[in-house]
Amino acid sequence: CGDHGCYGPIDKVEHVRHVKRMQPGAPNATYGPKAPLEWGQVNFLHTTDTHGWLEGHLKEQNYGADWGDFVTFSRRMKQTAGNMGVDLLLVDTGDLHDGNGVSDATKQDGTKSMPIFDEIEYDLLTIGNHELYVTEVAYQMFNEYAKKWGDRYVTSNVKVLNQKTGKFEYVGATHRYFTTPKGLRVMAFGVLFDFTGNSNASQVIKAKDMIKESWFNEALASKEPVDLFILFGHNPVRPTDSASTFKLVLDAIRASHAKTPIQVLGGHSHIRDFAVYDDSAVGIESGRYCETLGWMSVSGFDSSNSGFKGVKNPHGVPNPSRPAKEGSKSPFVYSRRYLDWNRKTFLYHSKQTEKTYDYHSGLRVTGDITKVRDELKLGQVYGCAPQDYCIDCAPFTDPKNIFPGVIYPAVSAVVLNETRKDKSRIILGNTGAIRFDLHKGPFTYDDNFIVAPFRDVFLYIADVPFDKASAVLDKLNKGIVNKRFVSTRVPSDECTNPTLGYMSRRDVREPRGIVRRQDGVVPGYTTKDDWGTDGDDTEHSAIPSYRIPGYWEARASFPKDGSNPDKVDLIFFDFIQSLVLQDLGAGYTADMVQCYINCTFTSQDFMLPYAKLAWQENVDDCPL
Ligand SMILES: Nc1ccn([C@@H]2O[C@H](COP(=O)(O)O)[C@@H](O)[C@H]2O)c(=O)n1
Ligand SMILES: [Zn+2]
Ligand SMILES: [Zn+2]
Repeated sequence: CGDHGCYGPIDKVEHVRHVKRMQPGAPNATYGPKAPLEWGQVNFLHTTDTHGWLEGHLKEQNYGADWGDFVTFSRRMKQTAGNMGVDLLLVDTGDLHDGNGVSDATKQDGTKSMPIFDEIEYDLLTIGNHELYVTEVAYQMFNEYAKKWGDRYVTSNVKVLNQKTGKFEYVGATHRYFTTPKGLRVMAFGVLFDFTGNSNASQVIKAKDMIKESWFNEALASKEPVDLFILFGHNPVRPTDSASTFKLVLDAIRASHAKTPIQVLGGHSHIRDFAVYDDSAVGIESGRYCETLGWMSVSGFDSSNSGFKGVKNPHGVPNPSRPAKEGSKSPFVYSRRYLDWNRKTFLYHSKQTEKTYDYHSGLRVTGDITKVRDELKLGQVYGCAPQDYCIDCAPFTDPKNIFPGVIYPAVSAVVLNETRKDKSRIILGNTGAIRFDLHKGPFTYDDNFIVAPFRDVFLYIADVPFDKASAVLDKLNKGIVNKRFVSTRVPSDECTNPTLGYMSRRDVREPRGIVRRQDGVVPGYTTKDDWGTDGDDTEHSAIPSYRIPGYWEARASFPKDGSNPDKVDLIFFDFIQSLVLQDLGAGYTADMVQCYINCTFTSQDFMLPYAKLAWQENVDDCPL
């Protein structure tokens, strides 16, 4: 099998065409930011869970900026901060690949995307769980990425095996103590949630153990003054999210620093969120997939509580004015905003026009992305999808939902071992393996990775009694699953609304049906966080969102008369092997498991053949 799976090399694709990037600012684009940003003494731009979406969203104008546009924006904003006499810190909280062809279409994830990602002058970065699933990727982070960033790469609780010494070593720095250009003395910790799905090339130290480490306690007891703690990490900011360990670490900091401000920046749960912990500790989470750029600003520093030497209230712009909590006695005031990732947003907040905006550095990065896309042939069209299919905007059984609409027919048709084609089969998968909606129109090589980015091998157990095999899905979806894969797609209980059903994490705390509609408002994020509903920089109407289960099942080659077979081949991703064996129960062991088609046929390999099989109508003239 080649880079493009087991269905023939790319030059056998009959309908090859590049999808053109949609131009931002098209006539229907009446939406845009609602007001200038509030600039404080220290300000933050925050990215998280970018998952390789450096090209931006080619099919969604509202998130259409690419990484080059962001390079320009980040540089312009740093200059603005400098001109105003305040600080701006750029922070990333991990999950850099698994989600897009730019990061995943190379033999090893990230080979082409990481150099593009590096073009931002980040002040602080940290590791995500997606950097630790695959051993080679973990080594890449340790040997190359962390080295490039030096002490800005902070991994307070993650170690990787140093192949030269045979010892586990921190990937980056355990913590970073630094002074900002305007004199703020900052202590930063970068904490990954208690992730357990890592390969054996890494070790994730649980937060409860990390806070007992001597380096951590020495950092907190240090005689060096600290004006601001930054607690950042691939870790949800919502304290009620069972995956989040921030509160534990925050409490440990508070034990010795009762009043010092703590700025939290998080990720992993793919939502926009803002959490208030106490009078001078707040946290922002900035979504996923280059849809959101997070903004925070903080003021309240003076000579009595800091070394800040900049401008107290930057002129000509609004300043933050909101205490973390009503009635707070803390001097610190804040603002938070979730920016939509498009050029209109970037132009507006940098006070530029289409003609004046671009920097050479940004244009060069845009050029690099185009080159990578061309080299990887990401624009090649394999089919013409007849309609939109989404992960959770329609009920799980609706034909508009991607599972019944695409995934079941695709795996039923394509995931087939010719030598066992007469056997009935049940195919099981985790819904978290399907990462994004599929849009009507050209289905490209890139879309293959956007929908199914993982290299999870299709395994099987032969001839499982139907009664046993058919009971597994229900067991996977019952109770225990939520604990096995904390914070994947299962919303927490607080998101349950008895009349409206469950919310997904896209708009996790906004009940469906409550839509703030205005003229010119387009569907998108309608975020509700600890401060209410005014955090979105661009107003949107809500997108419906339904609860989906943790696992799905497709069936193929069942008896035509509608009866059930005595036995089936039970097929599943290697990612869920241990759970499937557990749910099959006694008598089922790992030595009964084999590769189904072959040991390189993975979840990256079924969508392209399906597009070639099912979506050839209008393929030569497929409208975007
Ligand atoms: N090989 C893999 C790895 C991960 N997944 C799915 O991704 C989820 C985690 O993604 P985040 O961006 O939220 O960190 C994980 O829970 C799985 O659902 C997978 O399917 N295969
Ligand atoms: Zn993620
Ligand atoms: Zn993650």
